[in-house]
Amino acid sequence: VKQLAYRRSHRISRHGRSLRTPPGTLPVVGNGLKFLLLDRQTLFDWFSEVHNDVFGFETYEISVPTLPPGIVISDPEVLEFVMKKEGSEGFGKGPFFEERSWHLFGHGIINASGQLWKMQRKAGNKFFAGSHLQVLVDEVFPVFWQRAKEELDEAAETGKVVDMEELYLEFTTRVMGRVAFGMDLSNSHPFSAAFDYASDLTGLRFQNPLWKVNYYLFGHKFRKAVSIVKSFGNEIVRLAVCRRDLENPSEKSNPQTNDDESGGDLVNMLLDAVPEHHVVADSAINFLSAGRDTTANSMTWMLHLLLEQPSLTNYITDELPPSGDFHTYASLSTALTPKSHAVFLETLRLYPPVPFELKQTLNSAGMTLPDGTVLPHESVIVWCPYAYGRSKKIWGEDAYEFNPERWIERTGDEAEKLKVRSAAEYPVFNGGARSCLGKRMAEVMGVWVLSESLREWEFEEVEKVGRRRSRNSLTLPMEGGLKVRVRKRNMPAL
Ligand code: HEM
Repeated sequence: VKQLAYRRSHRISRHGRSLRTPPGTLPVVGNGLKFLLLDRQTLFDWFSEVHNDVFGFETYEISVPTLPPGIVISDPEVLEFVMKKEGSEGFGKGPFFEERSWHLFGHGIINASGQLWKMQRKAGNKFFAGSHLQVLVDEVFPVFWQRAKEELDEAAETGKVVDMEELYLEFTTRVMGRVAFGMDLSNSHPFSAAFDYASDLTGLRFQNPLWKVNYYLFGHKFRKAVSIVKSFGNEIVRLAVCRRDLENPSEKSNPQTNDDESGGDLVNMLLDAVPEHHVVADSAINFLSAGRDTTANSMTWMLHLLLEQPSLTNYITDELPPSGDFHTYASLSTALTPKSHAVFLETLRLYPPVPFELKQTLNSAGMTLPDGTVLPHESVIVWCPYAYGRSKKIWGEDAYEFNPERWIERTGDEAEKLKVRSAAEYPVFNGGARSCLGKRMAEVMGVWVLSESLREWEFEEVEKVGRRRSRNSLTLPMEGGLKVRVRKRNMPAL
C-alpha cells in the first residue's frame, strides 16, 4: 500500500502523459518476473531487442514491485545529460545502488559519494597520471606473463587443454594485486574465491527485488565471503602502514610525503589521501575489483572473437614488435596501434565488461531529461551498455557484427587513425565525473596481452558451441571459460 501511494505521488511522465512500457509488462508485477527469472545475458539481449525493435531512442518505463519507479534510456543525448549532471543536484549512485553493493564495496570509490569519493578519485588520478603505466608495461607485465608463457609452452608440447579465461584472470589478478596492494596475489588465494562469490551474488541483487530476504535467511556463505574479503583488505593496509613506519620512522605523525610518482602502489597513495584506514582497505578492494575481472573479460572475448574470424588475426600480428623485445613497448602510444586498439574497442562494444548501469535522481525537486521526461526524486535511471553497443541506430545495420574496421579512419596518404566516439554513444567506460579511472591501463594491458598471446601461439577452441554466452556476475565473464588447444606459431624471422 505504501509502495502504491509512493508511486502515485512520484509519477514519471513526459509532456503530461505516462511513458510507454515494454511488451509483456504485467499488471501489478510489472516487469518484476523478467528481472527475477531471466539470467543476466538473456536480460541484456532483451534490452537490445526492445531498443532495436520497439523503442529506438525513446525513453520507456519499467516497474518492479518494491522498487522505486524506473526508466530505461537509450538515447546518447539523454545519457550525455545524465553523465554531465553527476552529483547531489542531479544524478548519482543513490540508495538503490549503495544498499545493494554496500556489503562488498563499503566506503570504496565505486560506492562512495561526496568528500569520501573525491579523496579516493584524487589519489587514483595521481596514481594513473604518474609513470606507473610505463612501469607496469616495462617491468610488471613481463614478469607475470612469464608464468602464462610457461603454461602455454607446456600445453603446446603436451596437447593439454588450457582455459584462457582462467589464464588471463590469473594474470590480471597478479597485476591488480601489485597495483592495488603492492603484493603478489594469485587466483588460488582464498581471497579470490571469496571475492568471486561475493561479486556474483552482489550482481544478482540488482535483479532480485527479494535480495534482502535471501540475505537474512540464506546469507551465511555470503557473509563469510565478505568477511574474508574485508579481513584481507584490512591486513594489506596494516602491512602497508608497518612498511611505511619502518621505511620512514620520522614521518609517522605526518605521512603526507609520498610524492614518488613512479614507484609505490595505490594503497600508499590512498594512505596519503584518506585518513581512515578501514576506508583505505575498502578502496583498495574496490580498485582491485574494478580492474581485475573487467580486463580479464576483455582479453577472453577479444581472443574468442579473433578465433571466430581468423582472417582478422593479422590485425594484431602484422604490427607486433620484435619477439621478446618488451622495451619496444616503452612508448605506450606505439603499443596501441590504431588496428590493435580497434580490436579492443570493437570487442568491448559487443561485450562490455560492465554491461548494465544505473543511477538515481538525487535532486529532491526531481529532474527533467532533454527528451522531456520528468523524473521525481529517487527515480531509477537504467541504461545497458550492452544494448548501446548493439544499437542499430548508433552503429548501423551491422551492429551485431564484429568489425574492427568500423573504428579505423584513413587519411589521404593511407595513414590510419582511430575514430573517436563519445562516451554517450559508447558508454563502456562510463563518462562524466565518474568515468573509469583505469581506461588507459585497460587498453594497454588488453592489447599487450593479446599481442603476446598471438606472437608465439596459435589457438583453437576446443568446443565450437555456437554463440558464446556470459555467466551471471557483476561483470561479463564467459560461461564455461574459453578452452583452447595451443600450437607454437611459426612467425617469420624479423
Ligand atoms: C576493460 C576494462 C574496464 C572497463 C570496461 C571498465 C569500465 C568501468 C565503468 C563502466 C565504470 C563506471 C562504473 C560505475 O560507476 O557504475 C568504471 C569505474 C571505475 N574503473 Fe574501470 N573499467 C575497466 C578497467 C579498469 C581498470 C584496469 C581500473 C584500474 C584500477 C579501473 C578503475 C576504475 C575505478 C577506480 C572506477 C570508479 C570511478 C569512480 O567512481 O570515480 N577500471 N570502470
